[in-house]
Amino acid sequence: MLRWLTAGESHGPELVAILEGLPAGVPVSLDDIRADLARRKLGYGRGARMKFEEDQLDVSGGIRFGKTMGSPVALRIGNTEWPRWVDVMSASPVDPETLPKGRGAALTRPRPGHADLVGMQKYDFPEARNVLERASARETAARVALGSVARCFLGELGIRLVSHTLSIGTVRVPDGSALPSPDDVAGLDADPLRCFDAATSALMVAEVDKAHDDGDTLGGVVEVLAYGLPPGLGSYTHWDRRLDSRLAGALMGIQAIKGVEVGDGFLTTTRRGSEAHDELFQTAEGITRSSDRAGGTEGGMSTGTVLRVRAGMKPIATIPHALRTVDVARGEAAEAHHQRSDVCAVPAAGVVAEAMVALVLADAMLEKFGGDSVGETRRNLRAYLDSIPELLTTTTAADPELA
Ligand SMILES: Cc1cc2nc3c(=O)[nH]c(=O)nc-3n(C[C@H](O)[C@H](O)[C@H](O)COP(=O)(O)O)c2cc1C
Ligand SMILES: C=C(O[C@@H]1CC(C(=O)O)=C[C@@H](OP(=O)(O)O)[C@H]1O)C(=O)O
Repeated sequence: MLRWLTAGESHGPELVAILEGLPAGVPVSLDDIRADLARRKLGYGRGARMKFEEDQLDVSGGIRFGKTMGSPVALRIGNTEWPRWVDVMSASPVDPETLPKGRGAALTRPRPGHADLVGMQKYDFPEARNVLERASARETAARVALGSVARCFLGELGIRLVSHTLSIGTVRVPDGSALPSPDDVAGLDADPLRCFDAATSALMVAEVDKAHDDGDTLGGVVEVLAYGLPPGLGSYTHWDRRLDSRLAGALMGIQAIKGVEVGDGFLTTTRRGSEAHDELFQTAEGITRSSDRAGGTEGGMSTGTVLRVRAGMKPIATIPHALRTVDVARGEAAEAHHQRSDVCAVPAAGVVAEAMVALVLADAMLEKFGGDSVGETRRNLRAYLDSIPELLTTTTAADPELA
């Protein structure tokens, strides 16, 4: 079993992340984790902070000489802005009169769509600073770092991931467009919106520019693909063992994600049964599916074809053209507070979604194959694949020729 935990505030000294349960001997390169952290900052439409935030990575434990030790992996990511927030985020009591005017001001005009108001009600805070500090998606840097380590483990077992942007606002990649493979990651990261379709990407840039000019914000949809999974991860035997349920929970756990689809998702609900599923055909290489509408799961288990999941992000709640709210210090109508924010963070959400999928898949692999060393996990995986009877063997890719 794999467990992970993060701590830290958006403007605190650092984020802390722990991953417990990974086998020993997984090669982990700190440069790869740094590269994933840098990928999370990409994307046209992100706010000012992403230009100077450096994501200073340190390892506190669990990795030695470039390999996991089997002990908990503990990572720290320093916040570059900390020196400016030392007083406002001090762990020791501070005289409120001495706090800087802007950063130290009480946030009493909660933003509709952010965690501000309910957080104040729930935790008994008179203003929203404590709420937004932890609700902020700054925390996703810690998850991306952990996801990066999980990917190192998956890579040792032949599993590779890629994510891409499917839509920004109303601009959407045409249905039936080619899917990216893990070899396309560098090209995707070089695209302003991490979109695999160049013509759509240009339209997305224009959409972000328009929202920015209007003082508005945008959401969108990202898709994560995982290649190389064996059949049989997760289980139909109980709701919380289903792989699709675990993936959906992990994706919905990302700030601002409001919908998840597996495979063709809601589109499948509009099809007749005869057009909705992936028929099976015998070939010389084994049983092949004619299509991949299901997105790589059946009965809450991986099928062994490409896993395909989507996450829909709502538009950013901190809007320059501020929304109407109530000043809770005075009980009067007001405009929601706004200092700076992203116009659109959908490309970053794609990188975070990859990390969450990697963590869930690493957990599911360990659940099925175990192993205190990665060599043991690999042997167990090989033995399982070899044990599947020839007549039940499936190919890994769908064959549209058979449709
Ligand atoms: C990568 C990423 C960046 C985000 N950036 C911002 C931002 O700059 N401003 C903002 O108000 N919300 C931003 N959000 C969304 C908020 O964190 C989120 O809306 C808030 O925590 C409330 O949670 P909810 O939307 O799930 O209800 C971002 C989310 C992600 C995933
Ligand atoms: C800091 C990050 O994202 C932040 C997420 C966020 C929010 O409300 O979720 C609000 C903004 O924070 P700030 O007000 O400090 O600029 C974003 O910059 C990050 O992704 O590293």
